Amino acid sequence: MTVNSLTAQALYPEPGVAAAATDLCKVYGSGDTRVVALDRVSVGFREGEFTAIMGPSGCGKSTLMHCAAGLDAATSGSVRIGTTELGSLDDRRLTELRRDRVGFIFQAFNLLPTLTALENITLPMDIAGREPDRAWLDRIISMVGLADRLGHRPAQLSGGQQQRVAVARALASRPAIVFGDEPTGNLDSRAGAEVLEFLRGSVRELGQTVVMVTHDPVAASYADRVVFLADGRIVDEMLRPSAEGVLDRMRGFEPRPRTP
Ligand SMILES: Nc1ncnc2c1ncn2[C@@H]1O[C@H](COP(=O)(O)OP(=O)(O)OP(=O)(O)O)[C@@H](O)[C@H]1O
Repeated sequence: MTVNSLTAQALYPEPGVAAAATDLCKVYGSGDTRVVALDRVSVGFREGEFTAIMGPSGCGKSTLMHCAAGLDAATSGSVRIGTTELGSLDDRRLTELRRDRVGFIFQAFNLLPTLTALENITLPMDIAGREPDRAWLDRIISMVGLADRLGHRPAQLSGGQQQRVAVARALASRPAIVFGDEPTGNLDSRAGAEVLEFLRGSVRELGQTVVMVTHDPVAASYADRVVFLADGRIVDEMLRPSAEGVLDRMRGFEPRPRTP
């Protein structure tokens, strides 16, 4: 699929698209300090697909993810999650949508140290006053491979195990889409591979939709598709990526000064 058909898909959303951004612009500051972080970005994320977002430092990856996840407001353009247009929501409804329909995984695992692994996994649902779906939770826990560690606190787990707990927490409420901001950035390659296997398994076996920002071509190679950003624009995409192919494409990005 080309960048153009991706754009068309975002403009004319079809069923089966978990989230889409259309003509998204994000401008920070004004005058001399004005930065166009996103410049008319249109992109769709299909249900049951694992997408990696890559590009040089400062190209707008985190900004795109934060706007697409409803964590930050765009300057113009629109974002929808499922059939819900985020711009139509007041703050309370936006908070509810993020809580109920979006999962987040951050570079720092952000687990609560006083809670066990299981309590951390179910915490968002406990706060929301929702009963976890036991069968779903059991599937996630068996996939995450931590059944014998559920009573452990984060300090008693390795970094990779902690991040797997954080991924299980993101998946537990059966969100429409899971966003990861460099989820393996703090892990060595072996622990990172375990987390990526689990993420990919959640897509293959559970039909989860995952979007991940990463700098690492090996991490990107676990995705079904890589979207490349440069200077706030989508410049390319790659399906069924290999680490070597992604690395080659990344080498093609020459650092250029940003024009306001
Ligand atoms: N709060 C902000 N205020 C002003 N400029 C910002 C702000 N946040 C980001 N920017 C600028 O917007 C541009 C895009 O930033 P963003 O963090 O989205 O890039 P990135 O691709 O995620 O970078 P990295 O890979 O280094 O994390 C950069 O030029 C950055 O300096």
